[in-house]
Amino acid sequence: MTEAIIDLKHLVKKFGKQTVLKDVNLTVLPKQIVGLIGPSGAGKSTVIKTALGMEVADGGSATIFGQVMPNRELLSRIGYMAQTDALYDSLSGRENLKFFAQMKGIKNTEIASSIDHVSRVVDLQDDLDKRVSGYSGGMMRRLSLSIALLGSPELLVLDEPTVGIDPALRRQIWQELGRIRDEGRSILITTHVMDEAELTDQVALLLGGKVIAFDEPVVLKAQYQVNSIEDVFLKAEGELQ
Ligand SMILES: Nc1ncnc2c1ncn2[C@@H]1O[C@H](COP(=O)(O)OP(=O)(O)OP(=O)(O)O)[C@@H](O)[C@H]1O
Repeated sequence: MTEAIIDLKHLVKKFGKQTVLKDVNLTVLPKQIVGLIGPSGAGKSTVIKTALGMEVADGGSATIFGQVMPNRELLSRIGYMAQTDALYDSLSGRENLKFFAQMKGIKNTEIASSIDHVSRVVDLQDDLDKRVSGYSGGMMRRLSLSIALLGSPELLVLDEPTVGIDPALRRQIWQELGRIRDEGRSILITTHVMDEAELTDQVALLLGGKVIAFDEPVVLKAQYQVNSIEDVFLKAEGELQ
């Protein structure tokens, strides 16, 4: 059996009296893009944070590369992009990238070419020497995404990476994600854009604290007898109410 890169089993997470995750099962295999979709507040970010060990689970298990997170050594193998940007405002985009490249242990001789590559993916190469405090929200998202891509991590965990990004660039970013997958790396991505969910290898639909459907987009569409993942989402949501 192929060893899972991310393996969530019967995951439970509560905040006070609110049980956000009741029983979440999800696997990300090598060379897979897995999309996590669900209504706002369903707990997508919570799934990610619990998997990464940033939140402590109240039940079940979460492993990445077969180990319980957080694990400092494993962090260098993971590119994580959070929903809120953690950037240094007073530094330029290039200085931010350089700082994170050093943190990730990228060799000094490779830093400039790495920065060049990841900034091109998000079309930020002409704005790299501006201060981040002058960036738009979309530019900050793009910089955050480029930071996650630094060092070619084996696993990318991306929480809504394309919010505020225009369609042409979104397409370019998805081409890069496809290339990353084809190289044998894995991606877990949350999105509100249903067209993007169509581009994943597997879609997990999070509703009512559980992953209620998890399969290839084409299989889910057949199962729900609809033509788009958006309709799968709407139909599943309707059935649950
Ligand atoms: N640290 C926290 N303390 C208390 N409640 C929290 C915390 N983090 C998340 N929640 C609650 O858990 C629920 C799920 O939040 P989460 O951010 O995981 O949803 P989401 O599916 O990612 O939403 P969105 O699509 O809007 O980003 C929400 O009701 C939220 O208020």
